[in-house]
Amino acid sequence: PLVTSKEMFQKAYEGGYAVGAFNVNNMEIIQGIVEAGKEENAPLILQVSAGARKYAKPVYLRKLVEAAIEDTGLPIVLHLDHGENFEICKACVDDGFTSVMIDGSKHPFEENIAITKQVVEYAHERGVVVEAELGKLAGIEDNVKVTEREATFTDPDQAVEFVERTGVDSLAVAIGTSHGAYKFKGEPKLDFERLEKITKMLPGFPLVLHGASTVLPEFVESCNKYGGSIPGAKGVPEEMLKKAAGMGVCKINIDTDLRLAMTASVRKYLAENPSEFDPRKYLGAGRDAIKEMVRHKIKNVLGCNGK
Ligand SMILES: O=C(COP(=O)(O)O)N(O)CCCOP(=O)(O)O
Ligand SMILES: [Zn+2]
Repeated sequence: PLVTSKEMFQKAYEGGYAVGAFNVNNMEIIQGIVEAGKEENAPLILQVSAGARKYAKPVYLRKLVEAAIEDTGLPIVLHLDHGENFEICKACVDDGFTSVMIDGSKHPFEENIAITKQVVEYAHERGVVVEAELGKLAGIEDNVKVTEREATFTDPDQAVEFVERTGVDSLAVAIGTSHGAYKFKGEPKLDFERLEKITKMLPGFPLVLHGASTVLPEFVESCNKYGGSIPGAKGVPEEMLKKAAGMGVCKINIDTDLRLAMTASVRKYLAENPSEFDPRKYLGAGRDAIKEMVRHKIKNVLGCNGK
């Protein structure tokens, strides 16, 4: 069935594990993720960004997720990722989403609170949960001065006030991650002291980690071996993610690792089968790669298998 993440996060917090939030853009990606969830008997959050809605059209994604639920009977959260404004959050709530993110992190503190409250009000009235963001994910320019990075990371005191004043159900925190495949120029580093402070000041409150892909080297190498060019890609080591999962992070966002797995597999298939031109063959290979990647994440990073 379609469920909210409320109980999922409570169980994850108590169990010291995290639930995977996987971005979906087409049928094969959804099928790969859901097959993995079925095999590992794991809770799943399928998340749709604004870009995904533009690419696939909302109705296709909604129907594909409904099909996944009908096909597997799994409890699945359908979540809006990075909702820019009240309107898109409202549209998704009205569209049957069970969770929405309002990302007001680019606004000043008070404006972020105001827009988040507006979404919380609308969503809670309809039994939908809300994720917000406080603090900005590190930009790609890693050599930003420490003070600037400090200024963009989530302030623990502000986090307490933010949660109290908005009634939001979970909070995406900025502790050094960033979206995409180029997260660090130097050594990967997350601000665990800051995370610990936030968790201590908000005991039991679910935190969310964006930009949490590992950018596994073997997939970058495979992409590059078969015609890709993704130099210097670096992500968050899986050990750090496991540590964060034990420190109040209940939702870990993964998109780039799925993209790399699918791309490496499709490139490899096409390179090794030059005479093949049936999309079911190379998209099928991509789907299998998505499934294996999600199984790997569930068992070796999130720890939500069998939960
Ligand atoms: O946190 C993440 C993914 O982090 P990752 O890049 O480390 O996988 N996300 O919210 C995914 C953002 C995807 O947006 P778009 O569809 O516009 O490209
Ligand atoms: Zn994100």
